[in-house]
Amino acid sequence: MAANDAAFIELDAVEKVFTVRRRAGWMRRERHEVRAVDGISFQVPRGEVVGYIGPNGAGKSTTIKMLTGILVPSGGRLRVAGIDPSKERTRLARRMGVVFGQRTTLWWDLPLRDSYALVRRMYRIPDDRYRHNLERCVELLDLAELLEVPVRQLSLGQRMRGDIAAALLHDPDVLYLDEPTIGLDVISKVKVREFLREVNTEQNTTVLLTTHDLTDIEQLCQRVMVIDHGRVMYDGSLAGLHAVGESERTLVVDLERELPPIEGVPGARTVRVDGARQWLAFPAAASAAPIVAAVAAAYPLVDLSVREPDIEDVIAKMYAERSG
Ligand SMILES: Nc1ncnc2c1ncn2[C@@H]1O[C@H](COP(=O)(O)OP(=O)(O)OP(=O)(O)O)[C@@H](O)[C@H]1O
Repeated sequence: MAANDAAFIELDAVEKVFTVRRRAGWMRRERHEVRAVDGISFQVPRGEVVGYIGPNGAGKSTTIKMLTGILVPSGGRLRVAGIDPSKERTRLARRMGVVFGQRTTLWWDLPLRDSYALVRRMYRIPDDRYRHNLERCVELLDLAELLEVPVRQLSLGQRMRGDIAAALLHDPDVLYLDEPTIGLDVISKVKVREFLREVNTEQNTTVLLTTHDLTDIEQLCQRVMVIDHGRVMYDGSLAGLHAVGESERTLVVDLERELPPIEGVPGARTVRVDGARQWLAFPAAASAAPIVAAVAAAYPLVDLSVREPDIEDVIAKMYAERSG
């Protein structure tokens, strides 16, 4: 590993304070400070895929904006590949790809193919690299039918796949993804995740992603960081986060008819009943099989499904655990 590969992304006590003016009475406005990022330190080695999660307003996007050089930190030290992003934004741009789920970086009126040609010129991507990368993106992200379609006519899922391809055409060393699967259908989500996994494995691309979808984290991230109020609340594996938060999965069962709450299932408890549908919670780390078997043996089942905990649940439990 080269010297800065172990700390490819490096934050040391990084802060970002916004000054906002708030109304205080009829005429007066008071200056007020928002500490969006309040002393964050971490290092990400090259090639790692990190989930950067937390509630709304936690400071995730602000961190990503500082990493890309859009925002200048108010304090602390920040480096990506040894570069200070706000000082050498153009140099760093060649090495990074950015995808903001809610916003496109593509040209609204142009077909995807023309947008990509512009990206190629902007980054001066050599012919053979460009052709190879475009072919690969088209194949893995299923873009063949979409290349001639103006971006404005694409669905959200199609546009997102188009955006991800645009961010990767110049072989970036690091990729920032802000909610890359938000609003996508199941098939698009699967495609996007498979593609990102492949890019990471083949090219050792470092990835930092924010998401509200736990499956993104489960399937992509070796490491999770939970951010709240501009601080790091947790930094470790997803399994560790589940353990801290004692998170639970839910078995949703549809019975043949309305019945009293299901009882006597070892390791599970009924948390909700609505007509013939009942919800049983059990530890996320446990297997659903014995619970399903116990319910099926004693109750007239029509249908069932297992729901994964969502990130908000896991984080809420983590807090409850810590303050309890
Ligand atoms: N340009 C700005 N001016 C003033 N306050 C800001 C600005 N940008 C962000 N903030 C504030 O900083 C805090 C962190 O915002 P940020 O967008 O980083 O959160 P987030 O974790 O990305 O949230 P979300 O999940 O909702 O996207 C919030 O309180 C937000 O209102």
